Amino acid sequence: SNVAICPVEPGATVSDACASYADLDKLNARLNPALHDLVTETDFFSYYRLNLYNKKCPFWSDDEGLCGNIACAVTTLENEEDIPEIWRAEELSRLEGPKAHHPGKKEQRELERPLQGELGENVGESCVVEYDDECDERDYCVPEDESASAKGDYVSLLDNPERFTGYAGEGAHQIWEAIYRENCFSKPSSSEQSLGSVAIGGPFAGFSGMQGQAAQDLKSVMKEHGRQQASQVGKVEDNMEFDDECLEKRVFYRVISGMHASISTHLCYDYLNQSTGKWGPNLECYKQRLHTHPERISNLYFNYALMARAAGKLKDYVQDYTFCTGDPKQDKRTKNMALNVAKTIPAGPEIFDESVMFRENPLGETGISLKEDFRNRFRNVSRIMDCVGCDKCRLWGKLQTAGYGTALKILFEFNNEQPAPALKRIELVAFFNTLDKVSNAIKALGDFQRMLAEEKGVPVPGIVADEKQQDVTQEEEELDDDAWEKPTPKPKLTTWQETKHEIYVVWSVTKFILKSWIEIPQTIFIVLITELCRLWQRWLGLEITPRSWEFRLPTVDQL
Ligand SMILES: Cc1cc2nc3c(=O)[nH]c(=O)nc-3n(C[C@H](O)[C@H](O)[C@H](O)COP(=O)(O)OP(=O)(O)OC[C@H]3O[C@@H](n4cnc5c(N)ncnc54)[C@H](O)[C@@H]3O)c2cc1C
Repeated sequence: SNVAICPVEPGATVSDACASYADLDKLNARLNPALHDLVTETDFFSYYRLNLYNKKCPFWSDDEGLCGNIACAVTTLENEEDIPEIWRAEELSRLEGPKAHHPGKKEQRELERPLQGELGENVGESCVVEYDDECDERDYCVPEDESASAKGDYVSLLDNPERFTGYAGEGAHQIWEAIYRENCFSKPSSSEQSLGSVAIGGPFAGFSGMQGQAAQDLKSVMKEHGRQQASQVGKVEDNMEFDDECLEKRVFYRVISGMHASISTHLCYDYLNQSTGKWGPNLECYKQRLHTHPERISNLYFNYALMARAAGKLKDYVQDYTFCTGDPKQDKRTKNMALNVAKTIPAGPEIFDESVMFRENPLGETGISLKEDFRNRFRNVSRIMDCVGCDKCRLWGKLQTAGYGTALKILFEFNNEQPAPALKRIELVAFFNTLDKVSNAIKALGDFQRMLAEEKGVPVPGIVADEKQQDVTQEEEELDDDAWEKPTPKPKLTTWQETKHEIYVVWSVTKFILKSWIEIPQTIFIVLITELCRLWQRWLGLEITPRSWEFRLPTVDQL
């Protein structure tokens, strides 16, 4: 029954990465709380700047009527008028919280508070505003427009969590399709048909030659995709062979698919039932979008390995980075939190080995041109995000594309041969928030698997990251390089060791019993209050709060 609950084999190594699912779960149990603190408790990491409204969707022109309506609009349900306004897709997709316009260079220099308190009085603006924001040659991101008016707005990431928005249908599908199409790396081609009827314009015009070549490759990608679909039936992804495809193309596809899986996980986990107005995990959504597609889960873990490896490489960089120019106290706090994240991850290639990418491959493509191709495709994905017709989705879509772009920059440009390129604030914010998203998605998968096990009445499977999270002791949480331990086989115990262990168990049981006796009055009080509340709710005809207590025997581990 575990096979049915675990879509992937926990002990299997995530293909193209170096660690197993269980290893990554174990790492995530330590990393998730550190990341959570970093992205929720610092001004630096909780505001993002993006050009939300001024950017034109370069992919479909307005004249074709696509961006103006179907492709870019938030799709609404057919009976949307029956739904209270606050639960409608359009409302859910709207950005919330304060917004501040990016100040011009003059204001940045002259004003002590360049955003003039627009984000709130307590926000350390020197942690939020950045001066130079253009991308350099080595970037995987899209340089913003030169004009000051196009510099975008600062928005709060905490006020706009990534969750269900109702954005769906033809528009959303077209975007995903276009993004996956970027997976077509150059190869001679004859068929452009498969690129469909979408007109490529704007920045994509220069790509038409490439697209022509790419069309041929699309076929093989589709074939690959078909193979993956076929293998979903009863076969876990790690047994898949990726025979005729080069590693870089595969990595590109996996990054995109992993990002898609992460978005799907978040929207299923923080789902709105539009008829009751209740938010919460939607198990059916998980089953349909993730559980039955083990390769998507594998791609999510792959992204986690890739992002975590990049974060591990950032340790020295973060050590020397100034986060808040005008607030030394917050600067120090932010730095310590970022270091906590970087230090939790092994510094070497134990999880992901990027050095095997961008070498000359059997098809004769050189590492340099592949790298260039890779970078261009990433920039295009970032541009496609401008066509996403739901503000919140666009915010997180753009942020995560930039986050993966930054991870690739770190992986391939941070080496000992040349000085590390400077990372802009926006890149660091995108990077750590993206890592946080993937980390939360992995945690949520554990919860979903637990829910599934409960639904089926079977034991909770070992892959559940959350369970391991409870096992992390204070001592283990001390963050250092050695924190990463590969599972080792259990040594055989001598008679004396076994006796000692038995004594330890007896002692733990005795302590547990005594503690339980002492706690009895408090327990009875809590149970009584809870039950009285429930009774009261029942009497008033209100919705009854689920029980927060239960009778259960402890496991040896809990003693
Ligand atoms: C950039 C972006 C951000 C979004 N953010 C949000 C959000 O924050 N909240 C929200 O509620 N909705 C969001 N959406 C919409 C959401 O992703 C879905 O498009 C929508 O929920 C409809 O889902 P679907 O089941 O029709 O399939 P979709 O998720 O739209 O997928 C389309 C097709 O892609 C394939 N596919 C699906 N997942 C994968 C995968 N992991 N790897 C490979 N192939 C896959 C399948 O064949 C599927 O039919 C976003 C969409 C985009 C494009």
